[in-house]
Amino acid sequence: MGEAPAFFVDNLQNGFSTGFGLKSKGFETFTDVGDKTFVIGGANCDSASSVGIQIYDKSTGKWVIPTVLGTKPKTCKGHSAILLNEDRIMISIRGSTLDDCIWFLEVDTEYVKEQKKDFGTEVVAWSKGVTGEAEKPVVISGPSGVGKGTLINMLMKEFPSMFGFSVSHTTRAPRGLEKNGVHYHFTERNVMENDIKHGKFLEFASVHGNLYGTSIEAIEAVADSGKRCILDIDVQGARSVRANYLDAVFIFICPPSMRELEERLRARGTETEEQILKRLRNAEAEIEQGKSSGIFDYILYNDNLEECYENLMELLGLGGSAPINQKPSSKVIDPPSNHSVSKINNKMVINCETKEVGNEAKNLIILDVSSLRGGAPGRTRGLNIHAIDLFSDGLNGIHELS
Ligand SMILES: Nc1ncnc2c1ncn2[C@@H]1O[C@H](COP(=O)(O)OP(=O)(O)OP(=O)(O)O)[C@@H](O)[C@H]1O
Ligand SMILES: Nc1nc2c(ncn2[C@@H]2O[C@H](COP(=O)(O)O)[C@@H](O)[C@H]2O)c(=O)[nH]1
Repeated sequence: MGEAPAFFVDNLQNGFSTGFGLKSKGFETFTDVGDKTFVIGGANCDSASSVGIQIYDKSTGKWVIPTVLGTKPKTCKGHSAILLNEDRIMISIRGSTLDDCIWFLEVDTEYVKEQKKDFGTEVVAWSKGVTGEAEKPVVISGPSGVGKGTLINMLMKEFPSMFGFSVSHTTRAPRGLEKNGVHYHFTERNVMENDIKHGKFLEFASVHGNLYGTSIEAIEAVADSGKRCILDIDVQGARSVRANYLDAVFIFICPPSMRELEERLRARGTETEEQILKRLRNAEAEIEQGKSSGIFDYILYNDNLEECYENLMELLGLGGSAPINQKPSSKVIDPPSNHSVSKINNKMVINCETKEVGNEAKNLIILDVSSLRGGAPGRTRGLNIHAIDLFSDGLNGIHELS
C-alpha cells in the first residue's frame, strides 16, 4: 500500500506563511506524530541554512523548543521529510552526496524516551544514515592493565580499514607518547562537564579519579568512515552505553589473576605507586561487576596474549578471511527543488523529476528501510539505496548506489 508523502517542500518562498504563525525562511517541513507537529528547518534556525527543530503540541496549543541531541546536518538548501515507524522522521537533504543525503530525526525511539526522562524536556535526536555493511560497534571493558589497549592495537594494525577507534575525552594528563586527538581528547574538567550538560556525550564516568567520556561525535566519526567502531571504556561506561541503547557487542577482558594484573601495571610503568594501588583496588570491583552484571555478551581471559587475540578475532567474525568493508560512497544524489518522498511498504521513494527541453526525465531513488540498524546515539547503518532512471519512453535503468 502506498502512503501519501508527509509533505512536499522546497517550493516554498521566503516569507511564506506557514499557517502556524511562523515566518518561514522557505526550508520548513511539517510532520505530524500523534498530537505533535515537528517543524524541521526554517524560522528557528541558527542560520538560514542550518536545520532547527520546533514542536507544535496540538493538545496544549503551545510551541516547544526541544533539546536536540546528536550532530545535525550541516547545511540544508532544502529537504523533504516523512514519518517512518511513528518514532523517527526520515529526512532527505537536497544536493548532497550519498554519504550525507539521508538523515533520521528520532522523536520517540527508546533512546529518545530515556533522554526525555533525564532532561525533563522534549528531546529529539539526529542520526545520519550510512551505507555499507559496517557492523555493530564493539565495546571493550576490563580493569586497568588487563591488556585492552594492547588487543585493540593488534586488531587495528591487522585490520586498518575495518576498525576505527572511538577517541574518548579525559581530564587526565597525557602519558609520554600519547597524542591529543589520537589516544584521547585531553580536556579541562569544566569544558567537559559543560559538554556533558548539553548532551554531547554518549556516556561518561569518573574513573580512577579522572573524568572519561565518549562523545557522540567520536562514534559518529568512525561510522562515517565506514569502519566498525571500537570503544575502550570502563565498566560504568559500558553500563551507560547499554542503557543508552547503543546496539553494540560488549566484551569484558579478564586478567588470569590479580597478581598478574599488578605485574602488568607495574611493568607498564606509566602510573605512580599511588595510582597503581588505586587502579588495583578498583579492579576487584570491576572484575566482580564484569562477570556478574549481565552487561557483557562475552568474557575473554587475557592470559596468553596471542590466544586471547585469536579468541577476540573469532568472536568478531574474523576467524577465516576477513570481510572487506565497503567504503562510503561519494556519489552525489541531488534531489531537485520539487522532489518529494513517499513510503511504499518498506521502501522510501524519492521522486526527482527534471524537465529539460525535449527531454523529460524522472529519476527515482529507492531506499529500502527494512535493513536499517542502529540509530541515535550514533549513525543509522544498513542504508540500501538504488536509483532508477525513467525517461518519457519508459524504464531506462537501475543503478545500485550502495
Ligand atoms: N597477555 C598478556 N601477557 C603479558 N602482558 C600483557 C598481556 N596483555 C597485555 N600485556 C601488557 O600489560 C600492560 C597493560 O596493557 P594495556 O596497556 O593494553 O592495558 P589496558 O587494559 O589498556 O590498561 P588501561 O585500562 O590502563 O589503559 C602492557 O604493558 C602490555 O604490554
Ligand atoms: N567510561 C569511560 N571509560 C573510559 C573511557 N576512555 C577510557 N576509559 C577507561 O578508563 C580507564 C583508564 O584509562 P587510562 O587510559 O587512563 O589507563 C580504562 O579502564 C579505560 O577503559 C571513556 O570514554 N569512558
